[in-house]
Amino acid sequence: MARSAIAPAEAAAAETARTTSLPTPAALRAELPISPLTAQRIAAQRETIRQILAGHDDRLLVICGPCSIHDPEAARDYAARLAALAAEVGDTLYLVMRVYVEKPRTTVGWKGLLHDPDMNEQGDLAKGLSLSRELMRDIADMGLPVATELLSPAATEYLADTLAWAAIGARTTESQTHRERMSDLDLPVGFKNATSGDIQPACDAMAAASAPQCYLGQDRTGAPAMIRSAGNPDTHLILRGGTYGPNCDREHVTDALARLAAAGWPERLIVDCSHANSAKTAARQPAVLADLVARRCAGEAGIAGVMLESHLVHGKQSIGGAMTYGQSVTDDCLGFAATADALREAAACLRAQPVGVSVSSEASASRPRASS
Ligand SMILES: O=C[C@H](O)[C@H](O)COP(=O)(O)O
Ligand SMILES: C=C(OP(=O)(O)O)C(=O)O
Repeated sequence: MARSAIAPAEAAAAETARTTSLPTPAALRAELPISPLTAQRIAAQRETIRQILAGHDDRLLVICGPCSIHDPEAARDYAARLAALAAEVGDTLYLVMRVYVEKPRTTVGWKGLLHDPDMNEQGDLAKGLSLSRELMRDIADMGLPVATELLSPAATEYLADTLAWAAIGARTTESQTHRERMSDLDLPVGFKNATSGDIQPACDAMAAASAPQCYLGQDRTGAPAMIRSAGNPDTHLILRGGTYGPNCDREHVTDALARLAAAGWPERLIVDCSHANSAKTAARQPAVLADLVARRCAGEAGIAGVMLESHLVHGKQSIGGAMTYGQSVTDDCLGFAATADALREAAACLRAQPVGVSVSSEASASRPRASS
């Protein structure tokens, strides 16, 4: 039967089966509010990251945590350990936790806690949005800065007030809708180079997201709205390697910094030690990190930050059956003990370097505290 011949009742039933209403961002924010103290801390964390990216705070930004969150309890456990480590290495490293609740897929696959929290391929966005916001809020309450990849533009409003930093991933960096959405955020946003390794789409994204935009979006009630954004001045580049291999070596970093300078951007960037910079093999990440830190100590001042994929337990596992607590269900992750060793070594290397730019008082006031 032609689609136009479907009876109205059948069409209505089909539409009901196709769509499930969700709480609005405003409703979820009201149900899971951010306390005034945490909101103040998040504002300070964003400012610290801006200072690091501008080179006014000489700590190394470290965005580190699971490739994806699938078990909020394991994520809280990881956060408690990372917060303790942050206090230990906070003189040289500024630790931010990856709380990645959405996963971009090359084709298909599990799309993350926010989409399918029960990992049964049924999807439950109401539960996923609520669990995701609650987890981010709880980690922010611990004083640990929260980072995520903002994958679904419609999800941003549910989560953005919990975040200290956000990424746009390699698969969406060229997307106009993502660039528009980022232009309306008051937080630092990193754009990754394309999966091919091409950095131009990310440089273009920085320019687009830093410009004021007028775009089709939703207001906090979820209603369609024309949004006029101010433009986000805190965009930056992330090198994650690509199809033809890593781009974390001196030549690629120097070339990327020169391209940033030519476009009028500060010569500062973040390097992802994972993904194509470690051939998706977690055990390689400490060597990539050690090399970057040694080079920074030797004068490569453009390396403002690094990213690591790390979980409680080394490796990765398939979804289903008896699952290992604290192990990734997406990319291979470094275990926590090896992560802590690698970060302690990085901190020691940076401590040994002659004192450079001093930490601003505003930034030092916002250093993460383990449990206050
Ligand atoms: O970071 C995680 C993955 O690399 C990314 O989500 C792509 O995963 P996929 O190629 O397995 O779909
Ligand atoms: C998907 C990710 O990275 P990329 O966009 O670089 O593949 C990620 O960091 O989880």
